[in-house]
Amino acid sequence: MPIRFVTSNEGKADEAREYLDDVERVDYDYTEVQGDLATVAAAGAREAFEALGGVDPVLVDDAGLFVRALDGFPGPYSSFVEDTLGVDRVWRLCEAEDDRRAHFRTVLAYAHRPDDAGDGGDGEETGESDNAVQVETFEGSVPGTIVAPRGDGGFGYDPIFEHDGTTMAEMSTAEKNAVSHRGRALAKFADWLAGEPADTKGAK
Ligand SMILES: O=P(O)(O)OP(=O)(O)OP(=O)(O)OC[C@H]1O[C@@H](n2cnc3c(O)ncnc32)[C@H](O)[C@@H]1O
Repeated sequence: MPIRFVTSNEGKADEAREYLDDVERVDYDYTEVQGDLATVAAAGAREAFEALGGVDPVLVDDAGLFVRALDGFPGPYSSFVEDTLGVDRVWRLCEAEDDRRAHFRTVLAYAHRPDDAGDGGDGEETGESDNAVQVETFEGSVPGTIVAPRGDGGFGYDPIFEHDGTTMAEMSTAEKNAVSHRGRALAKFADWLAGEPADTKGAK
């Protein structure tokens, strides 16, 4: 059974394919509720699961860039800020700061039916009855520094996010996954799936 990764972002799906055998990217515009990344991802996964038929499992990823000197900005507004200000202007906002430390964080939320459920991931399980939808969450975070844009790979804020001297846009997908927020969350998710019944879905 494929995992339907509900995202408009091809880059996220490519990163997930390094951990999971059968990922199908699906466009579905779930409601972005107010709240932290886990709240947004869990509500989005639950909504998308029902809207897409309520049978096959659904994965949602909500990520954000948190800049220490900007009190965590853009954080949950990272997507809006990339679309409006753009990545170069986020760099320029940080340029004058002495402390340009930041971190990237993501929460994966996986919505499924309990008869293919194991123990929770990080891991919220919110089933109310035996066949209610359950949502597991898996979090990953990576520290870094905001720098002038470098590199052509990756997506989003990757050109201005440096980790250990290399921006994420200068890394291959595998190199980014080895250190990134999403790679860490995907590794936890793949481990959790590997403990699942074999026919449910495909961890590598
Ligand atoms: O919500 P979906 O459709 O999955 O796609 P999105 O790209 O809007 O995803 P997010 O809201 O999770 O992302 C918030 C912002 O952070 C950016 N972003 C997410 N993950 C990133 C990563 O690994 N590297 C760089 N930027 C990233 C992304 O481009 C957005 O501008």
